[in-house]
Amino acid sequence: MTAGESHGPALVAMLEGLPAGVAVTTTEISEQLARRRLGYGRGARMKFEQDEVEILGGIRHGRSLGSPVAIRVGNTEWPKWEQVMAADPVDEDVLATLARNAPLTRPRPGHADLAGMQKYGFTDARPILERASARETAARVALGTVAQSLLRQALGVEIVSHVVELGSVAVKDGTELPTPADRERIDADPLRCADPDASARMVTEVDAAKADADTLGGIVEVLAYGLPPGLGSHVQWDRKLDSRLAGALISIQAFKGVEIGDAFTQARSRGSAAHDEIVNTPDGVRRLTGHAGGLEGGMTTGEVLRIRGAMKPIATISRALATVDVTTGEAAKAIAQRSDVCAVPAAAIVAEAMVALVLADAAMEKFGGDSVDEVRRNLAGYKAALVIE
Ligand SMILES: Cc1cc2nc3c(=O)[nH]c(=O)nc-3n(C[C@H](O)[C@H](O)[C@H](O)COP(=O)(O)O)c2cc1C
Ligand SMILES: C=C(O[C@@H]1CC(C(=O)O)=C[C@@H](OP(=O)(O)O)[C@H]1O)C(=O)O
Repeated sequence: MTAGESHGPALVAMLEGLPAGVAVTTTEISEQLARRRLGYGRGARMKFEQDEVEILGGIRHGRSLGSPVAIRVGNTEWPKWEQVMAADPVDEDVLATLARNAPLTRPRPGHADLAGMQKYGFTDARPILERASARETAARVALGTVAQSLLRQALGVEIVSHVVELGSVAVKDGTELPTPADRERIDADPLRCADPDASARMVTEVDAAKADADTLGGIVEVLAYGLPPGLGSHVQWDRKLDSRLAGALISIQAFKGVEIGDAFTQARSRGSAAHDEIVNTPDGVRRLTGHAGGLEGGMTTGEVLRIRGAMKPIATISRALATVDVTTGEAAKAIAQRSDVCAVPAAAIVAEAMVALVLADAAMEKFGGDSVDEVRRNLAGYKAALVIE
């Protein structure tokens, strides 16, 4: 659960169900939030604004207590918005003098503006865009950091994300999957792309879009290493891990498509080429390939989990699109304030967080436990009792 507006005083995030004993610090959360601010093509706001993290509950001396975790992410931009976004009433005469408070009446195609204004009964887009804004993803990344800590400490699971397509540029087919050892190298890349050649072409693509006053989208991939078989279930549609992961990814602002493993290529292939053959190895039963993305029947298979999310291009475009001024009904150009040209690298960090939250939930469902040690014991007992290893 998160709350807070883009230009409000802060975002707040709450997480329930975290066992006791998970090591988490403010510094770790701040580091993950800093990763979300990176990426070539993001707007000016990423440079001048800071995320101020404060853990409000659930953690004591660097360890979780088993109680709900609450985190505040302060917006350092707040002083500029104190009156426009004040919770309490502000004198109308004062508001009328503030340029920032001028009603936004030209909804952007592709943003939440128009549908939100219709649904909630506003003729100003401000009350809609403030919450639709991906500023909210800072709160998700804060919680995702906690979920990743649980997964790492209780299950030994490591999550990696990278950008595989940006505009018309894609990483080469058959490029080896990045592993946790590649994380630093990916974070150091301007586009968080594991393929340096593709990354250089992506930089050019961003520059070209910017020069044309335009924006870009792309595709991110998230990988989870070290998962046991059997998270999620085939027995009910809403317990299938595929559906939970897809829902979590597509909930990210501007995400419009999800692919599990090689889903779209599989759909175009014959069955004999599409599926991962099963073999016995000294390490136990394994799949020869990873087309399924580590999920079968809504359950993890124990292979690497691989899922992609497609992000549409940013909706706020300097070369503004046609819209209607809702106060006059006249044709107009959409709101075109400062904006990101491309936020795909940042969105990959958000995707990591969403995958971590779903996997942590599924892991707690399967292995339960009130302390991280109990979760570890339950996992060890499950692994020791597996009828097929
Ligand atoms: C990290 C990130 C940054 C974003 N930055 C912007 C932006 O600067 N301008 C913009 O118009 N949309 C931006 N978006 C996308 C909008 O928030 C999103 O399109 C909008 O809320 C409407 O929701 P929908 O696209 O999911 O339908 C961003 C999305 C993400 C994930
Ligand atoms: C603030 C963040 O992203 C914002 C997401 C966003 C949008 O419309 O989604 C629009 C931009 O905000 P503004 O219109 O105030 O410049 C981005 O900067 C963030 O990610 O922290």
